Amino acid sequence: MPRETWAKQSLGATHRLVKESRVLLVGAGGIGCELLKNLVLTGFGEIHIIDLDTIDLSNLNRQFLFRHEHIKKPKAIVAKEVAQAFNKHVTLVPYHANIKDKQFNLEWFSSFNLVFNALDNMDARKHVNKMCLAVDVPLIESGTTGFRGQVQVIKKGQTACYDCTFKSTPVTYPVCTIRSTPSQPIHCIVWAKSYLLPELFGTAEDEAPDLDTAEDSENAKEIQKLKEEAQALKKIRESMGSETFARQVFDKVFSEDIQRLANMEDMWKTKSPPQPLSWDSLEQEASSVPLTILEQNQTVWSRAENFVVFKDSLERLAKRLANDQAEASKANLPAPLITFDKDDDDTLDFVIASANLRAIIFGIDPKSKFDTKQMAGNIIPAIATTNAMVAGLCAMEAFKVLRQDFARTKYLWLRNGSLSTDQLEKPNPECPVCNVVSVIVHVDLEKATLKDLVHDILKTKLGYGEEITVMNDAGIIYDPDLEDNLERKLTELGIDDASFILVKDDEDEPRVDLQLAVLAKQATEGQNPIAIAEKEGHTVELPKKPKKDSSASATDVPKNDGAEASMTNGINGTNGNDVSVNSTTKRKRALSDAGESGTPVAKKLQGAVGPAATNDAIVIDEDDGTLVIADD
Ligand SMILES: Nc1ncnc2c1ncn2[C@@H]1O[C@H](COP(=O)(O)OP(=O)(O)OP(=O)(O)O)[C@@H](O)[C@H]1O
Ligand SMILES: [Zn+2]
Repeated sequence: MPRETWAKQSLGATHRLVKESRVLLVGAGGIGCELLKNLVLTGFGEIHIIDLDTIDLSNLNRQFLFRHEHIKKPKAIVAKEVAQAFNKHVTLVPYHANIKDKQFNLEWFSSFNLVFNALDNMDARKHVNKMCLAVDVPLIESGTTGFRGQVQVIKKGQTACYDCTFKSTPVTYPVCTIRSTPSQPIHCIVWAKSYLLPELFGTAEDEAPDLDTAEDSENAKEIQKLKEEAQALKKIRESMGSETFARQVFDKVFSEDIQRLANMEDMWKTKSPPQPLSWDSLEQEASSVPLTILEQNQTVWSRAENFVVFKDSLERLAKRLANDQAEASKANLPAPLITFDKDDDDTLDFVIASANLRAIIFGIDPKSKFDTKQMAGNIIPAIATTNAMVAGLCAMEAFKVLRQDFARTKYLWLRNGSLSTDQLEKPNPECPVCNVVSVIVHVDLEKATLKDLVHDILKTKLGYGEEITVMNDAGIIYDPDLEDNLERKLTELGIDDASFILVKDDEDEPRVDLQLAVLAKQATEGQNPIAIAEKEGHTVELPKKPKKDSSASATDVPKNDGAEASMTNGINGTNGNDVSVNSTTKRKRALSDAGESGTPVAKKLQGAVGPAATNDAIVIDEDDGTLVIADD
């Protein structure tokens, strides 16, 4: 029996919508591969897949479309080839590219019925969110972190968008904590990874991203001292390859620098000072430690074992750098560097051993290889089954979206092994991205000037007064005191196809903000170089901003606005801590609510699922005789 028969039976009338749909999948990684498989097997008519990356060995444990022979090949292309074999009736269009590339403009986005985000970073997520809102294409946003996952449907004007809730930025550590007063294993790991390794084998510390070296730091003097220390380390780097190299590094960072710190008595009034290590005594202690210790992943190495790994990994890295440099100079290429990679054993071993020796010095618990790898790579392990469940939920939500049944779309999250659902939030009235009037403007980029925009479109056509501010991503390009730009072409001001321009009304009773989404289009002879792309029968309406209502109740605040919101490739942020779930505001929707959107009320299928029929996840029977799984 052809596969389509099952899909038809399960989906009933929705199957036709699925078959005729044109959808975009952004990201072909952990969730993306699973989701592509689901979409292809269900028979989504045309699926465009975009991913900028190539396949890595570390992807193979969970991105099941990829095999060993695909390593280094573009994810999108391989995903297409492999998934096509599941169902030859669907059209798959791959792009090995960045979703932010200009070619993926508003017109292109507007050609889809639905977009799926299966991304791992906030920047790309925000971009897709904005593009989908601008062309009013529904977006299904998803993410996982370890055993946790979320799915959120975003529909302009009806639900909260990705930017309606606060997203925390990645954790950084003050440089003095890392370099002088560590108190947790992560501080030692960041020191080894972002300071010691780059100082010896990579780029300068100022470029290390985990360190906060902001000028206004309170400890400017201490930072100056640390800079001098770094200079001394640079000198030692020059003796790389010599027999004494390892000892010089060791003596410097585990003995002399520590002694200097320990002598600063003020620092150690409330805690024990660090204890320097001695090379000679550790050499003695380590005389019988075999190198097979490297295979011990889960146990925490002793200080002698860490010493052995420190020396061995330092030697490996030094040899490697020397070889790479010799090759590069033969080929007249710039001198190569070694950077941390969790999957590169040389760098990982060096970071583990160095971090642990430092932890011992400061009386902090050392960590096993397994734990250090997780922490150093900022990795919360990606779990294949979580990705698979989230991808399944995305497909379930997609059916409702294609039916335009937004009232029944859900906010779904997996946590502690259970699936919970909630109604989607309404758009946040304070959201800078979706609480705007969004209008597409056709712009002839060869001709259009800022004056065409300000005078012809904003003032003449849309009736703005003098007090307006016009901005793009780079900042303000026009206000009443900044008229110099008026004669300049928009392209000279950084405006291009798919750029966004924000117009703020600064009059006493201002209108809501206006967002112009640029769609490049050549103007014909005699036509204005900028024109509003009005839908037939629609004119742009710019209501006044509502006056702030101080009596707004707590229930008006969207959920997930807490600073704790964060996920690695999750939808709430980037730093892999906790998923923000405001469980007190969640309401589990009862099955009896299911028909409230006007769709036929489902009947339970007698005896179909045994005891589960009394619970929430059940099989129900729709009026047209087809079976659907209810996720209510
Ligand atoms: N701007 C972008 N344009 C296109 N694809 C993107 C963009 N940003 C991220 N991606 C893709 O989104 C996917 C996210 O997948 P996932 O979270 O599984 O990450 P991964 O890189 O495959 O795995 P890991 O980071 O755990 O090694 C990746 O394949 C990544 O290349
Ligand atoms: Zn919003």
